[in-house]
Amino acid sequence: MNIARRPRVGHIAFLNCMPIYWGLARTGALLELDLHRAAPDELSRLLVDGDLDIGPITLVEYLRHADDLVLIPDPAVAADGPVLSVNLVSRVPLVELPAAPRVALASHSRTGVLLGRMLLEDRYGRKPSYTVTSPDLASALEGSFDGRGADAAVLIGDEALRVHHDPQGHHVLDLAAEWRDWTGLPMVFAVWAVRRDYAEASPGIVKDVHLAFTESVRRSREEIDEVVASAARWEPFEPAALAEYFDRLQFGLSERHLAGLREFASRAARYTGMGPDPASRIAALPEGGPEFFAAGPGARIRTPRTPAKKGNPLWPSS
Ligand SMILES: C=C(O[C@@H]1C=C(C(=O)O)C=C[C@H]1O)C(=O)O
Repeated sequence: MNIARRPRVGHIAFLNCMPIYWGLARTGALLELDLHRAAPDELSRLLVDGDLDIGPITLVEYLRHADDLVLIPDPAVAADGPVLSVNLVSRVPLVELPAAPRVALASHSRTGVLLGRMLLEDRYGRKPSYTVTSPDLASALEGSFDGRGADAAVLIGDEALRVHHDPQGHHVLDLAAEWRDWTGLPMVFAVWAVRRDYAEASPGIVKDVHLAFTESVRRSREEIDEVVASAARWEPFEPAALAEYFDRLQFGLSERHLAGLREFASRAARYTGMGPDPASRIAALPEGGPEFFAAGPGARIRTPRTPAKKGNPLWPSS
């Protein structure tokens, strides 16, 4: 009897990942994977606990567990400027926020919410109090803080994109744009990681999965009008809005993205209280980190692909 099992691979249940997975169905690679679709916090936990082998992990959780993981250079979820879907949403403009605002943090976010904290505390000199809430606008702004409500909320994913397009009188600050203004660098929200033990036991499978994703993103780039049409059929966004969104998102790690990732990591090391464990800290990345998957002698995937010169620089060139 054949006891081989398919690699267990995560899939973030957000629109931003659609171009990453679209091509897997086109090429047939989808049938080779045991795909698990969930919110990013759940997928990060499954990978860290060893219940997934490969997949997306929010940057903060990767940094916390870098000892057990190695990265593949694409895909990734990043933006060099506005991302449209990681937002600080407030009742009044940022400059009018009180010195000690009440800020609600979406429960399924780890990286966007830490970015929001960094900006509020270190860039804008606020001393917020925080609470973790359900990741929708109404729960975050109205239902939080024992029903008193929040001054502002950090939202991510489809809900944040929805608020970007329909703010209903709220003020919306794009946190990836803020990060770029502040540091001059792109923001990396999620990376694709492999459990170190799995990479050592099954390097050939990891190589295949990496190639399948690279090919998938390439196909999506070629067939972007179809990706947009398919998403627009089921999602509450106009095709033009989706096309703009997929154009802003970046799906690979260039040297510039790694510089952004390292800058975020060094700033993040000063913070505690990420995720469910209030005492948790982010260790500094080791010198030369992050560490990339090595498929074996002579096949090290160490150097990230340089982004394509023409067109959208975020789609990895092949
Ligand atoms: C750009 C985004 O990045 C996401 C942000 C995450 C976080 O804040 O922890 C996790 C996964 C990413 O997909 C988004 O969700 O809009």
